[in-house]
Amino acid sequence: MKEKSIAVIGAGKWGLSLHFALSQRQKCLITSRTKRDIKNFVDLQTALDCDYLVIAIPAQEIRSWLKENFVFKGQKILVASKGIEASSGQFLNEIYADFVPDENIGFISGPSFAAEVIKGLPCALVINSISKKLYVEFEVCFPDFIKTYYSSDVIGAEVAGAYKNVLAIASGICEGLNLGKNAQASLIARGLVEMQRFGKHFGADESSFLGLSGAGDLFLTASSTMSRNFRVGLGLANDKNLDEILKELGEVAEGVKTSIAIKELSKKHNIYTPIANEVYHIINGKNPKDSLRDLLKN
Ligand SMILES: NC(=O)C1=CN([C@@H]2O[C@H](COP(=O)(O)OP(=O)(O)OC[C@H]3O[C@@H](n4cnc5c(N)ncnc54)[C@H](O)[C@@H]3O)[C@@H](O)[C@H]2O)C=CC1
Ligand SMILES: O=C(CO)COP(=O)(O)O
Repeated sequence: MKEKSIAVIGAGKWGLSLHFALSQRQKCLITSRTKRDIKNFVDLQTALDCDYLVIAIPAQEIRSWLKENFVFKGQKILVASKGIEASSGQFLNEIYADFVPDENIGFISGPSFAAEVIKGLPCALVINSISKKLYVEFEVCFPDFIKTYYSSDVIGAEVAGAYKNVLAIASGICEGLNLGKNAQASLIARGLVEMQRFGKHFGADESSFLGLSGAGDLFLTASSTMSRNFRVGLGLANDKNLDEILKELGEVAEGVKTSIAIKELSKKHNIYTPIANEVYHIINGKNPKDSLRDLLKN
């Protein structure tokens, strides 16, 4: 029987870390837009011919990447991105649905800073898919230092993974303004309730928000300067201009664009999302101190 082949698409921080992790148990290929000096680096076509693909490119780029590059040949896919498309308000599973059957796709969620995964430090992740079979097939590809769980709640994982990035920006702002630990804990706790309410509207299982995908990833990202989104918040609180912050960061901070998507979706569906809305307004020039006043008042 032919040995199964696996490739990571995207060699940013997360793609490189997943490539490291997945290379522990089997040969794992990797590809990216520009040629890189990485072991088992291949061209895109060779990667696309693999049986299993792990796609780690920014959420806002996925639709155009799929249109330009992807041909479905029966591959099983794990999506590693966390975000909601700003231009359409579509969740990533809705975008992928035009290219890949639902039973061939899963979404990775949970607390997982790339910088720790690439050192082989232990972590626990969730693979979310309507197909338990897909989970079982990917589970064996992960190394011993990563514990994987299965969930069928794709939308819950997607909302949690995307929303926590916006809340991490809020938490970074809170830290940057020196509002104290009480304020930060209140913000994170109310943020968790807010993202659960948002997710429930779109059919998510409320319990997903209390596990690794929700509370786990939110607590991680909203409490550490290791998070790019948190650092965006710190910059905003220090009156830095967004373009300057993102240029300095040099990596994707998905919460910036996802805040646009959440604002539009919550308006359209009449969902109460006060913290995400204030993040959107601060990104668009509102004084964070005015946002604080409005959050305390309303
Ligand atoms: N870094 C982390 O700790 C984690 C990141 N993620 C998610 O993974 C996704 C990727 O994040 P990172 O790798 O950390 O970002 P990054 O900024 O380090 O790298 C992004 C990569 O995507 C590539 N890329 C950008 N536009 C592209 C396009 N149009 N076509 C092909 N490739 C393109 C870039 O060349 C770059 O290699 C994000 O959605 C992020 O939220 C999820 C969990 C952990
Ligand atoms: O999703 C992450 C950890 O689980 C990474 O968060 P940042 O993109 O904010 O660095």
